[in-house]
Amino acid sequence: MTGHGDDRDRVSYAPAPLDRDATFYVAGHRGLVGSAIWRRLESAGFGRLLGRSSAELDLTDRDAVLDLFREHRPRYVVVAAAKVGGILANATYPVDFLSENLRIQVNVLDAARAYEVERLLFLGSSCIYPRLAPQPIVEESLLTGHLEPTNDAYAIAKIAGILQVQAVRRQDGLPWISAMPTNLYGPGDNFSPAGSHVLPALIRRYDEAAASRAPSVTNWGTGSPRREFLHSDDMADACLHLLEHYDGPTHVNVGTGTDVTIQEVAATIAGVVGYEGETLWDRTKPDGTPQKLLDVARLRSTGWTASIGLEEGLASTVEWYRSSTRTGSRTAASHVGA
Ligand SMILES: NC(=O)C1=CN([C@@H]2O[C@H](COP(=O)(O)OP(=O)(O)OC[C@H]3O[C@@H](n4cnc5c(N)ncnc54)[C@H](OP(=O)(O)O)[C@@H]3O)[C@@H](O)[C@H]2O)C=CC1
Ligand SMILES: C[C@H]1O[C@H](OP(=O)(O)OP(=O)(O)OC[C@H]2O[C@@H](n3cnc4c(=O)[nH]c(N)nc43)[C@H](O)[C@@H]2O)[C@@H](O)[C@@H](O)C1=O
Repeated sequence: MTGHGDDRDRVSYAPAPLDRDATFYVAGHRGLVGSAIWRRLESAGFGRLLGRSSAELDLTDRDAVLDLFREHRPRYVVVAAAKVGGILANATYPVDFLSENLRIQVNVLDAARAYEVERLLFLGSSCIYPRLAPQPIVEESLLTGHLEPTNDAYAIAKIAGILQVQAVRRQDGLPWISAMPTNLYGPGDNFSPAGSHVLPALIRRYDEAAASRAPSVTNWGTGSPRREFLHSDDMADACLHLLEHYDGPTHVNVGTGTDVTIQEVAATIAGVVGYEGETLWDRTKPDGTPQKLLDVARLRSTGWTASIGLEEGLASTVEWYRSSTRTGSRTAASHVGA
């Protein structure tokens, strides 16, 4: 189990495309990833999409989750609901990230099993890998070393989810799969300064500094860590692709295959928003993992590669952010530290 060389060279393909008339439940359909998946499924012709906000259905409520599956009997499910946050939120609230994510995913996966969901995709995260995993990180690195302490609680919950999907495959023979996304960004992201990931945090910080003509901005850490960034629309496309083309026990890395330093991406964002002041670094804030670059050979072997370049994706996300702050639409309302 967990992908230690079990099927690396035996990528198999699902026998048929998904039925566009089947009920498809997107857990977390209002989030960064879930909303992109929803858009992608609509454009692919799925006519019976099922979604519930956390206010309508708290996925930590086991009976309520079972009721949803009993009533709607989805044939397909993507689990894109989770408690999600950047490095500081993860480090500050580890028990919340561990407990809520375990409960959400166990409830959804148990209900999907009880009602015999035919195809299911569970979303983990690249933080499941050891802090000092060899780069680029292959799927087989899982459980080969110590986790990054700023997100170990969240990572353990995600690893449990991968295991549950693999266990269902083994015990029940259902063709469920897991994907491990790299760091994601795009429209609908969480832009709260304390709770967000680095890209939305920097977009907001540099945009506000440009507007107020601030002489300097201060980012977290040293700026030397390397990260790989994937646009949420690419992520959504990869999710549908994997559901239709991949059927194996090993989780699949989803990324671009390219990384940048935080300093480099900060300079790019400053350029996109037109900020010309100085950038300072607050070394009292954590750097986290020194590098997180996924090996995407398995994903590529199924026939998928990312198509949205970082500069292009940042420019459109900045546009979205500016229009959402003008219109007051979702920028962070339901997020940690908002
Ligand atoms: N963003 C990233 O950089 C990365 C994300 N991922 C993974 O992708 C998945 C989606 O993340 P992302 O879209 O960024 O996260 P978001 O925070 O944008 O969205 C999470 C969604 O989960 C829902 N949710 C959270 N708690 C509950 C609950 N108790 N009951 C019901 N719904 C709940 C929220 O619903 P509502 O909006 O209604 O409150 C929200 O729609 C997660 O599994 C995450 O771990 C993996 C790697 C990187
Ligand atoms: C997706 C992933 O996300 C988290 O891990 P992370 O990759 O470390 O994510 P991050 O985006 O928050 O930071 C990336 C880097 O950027 C630096 N940084 C600079 N200035 C800001 C800043 O203002 N905000 C943030 N958040 N980071 C900043 C920061 O110090 C770090 O060096 C985990 O929650 C993990 O669980 C997970 O899955």
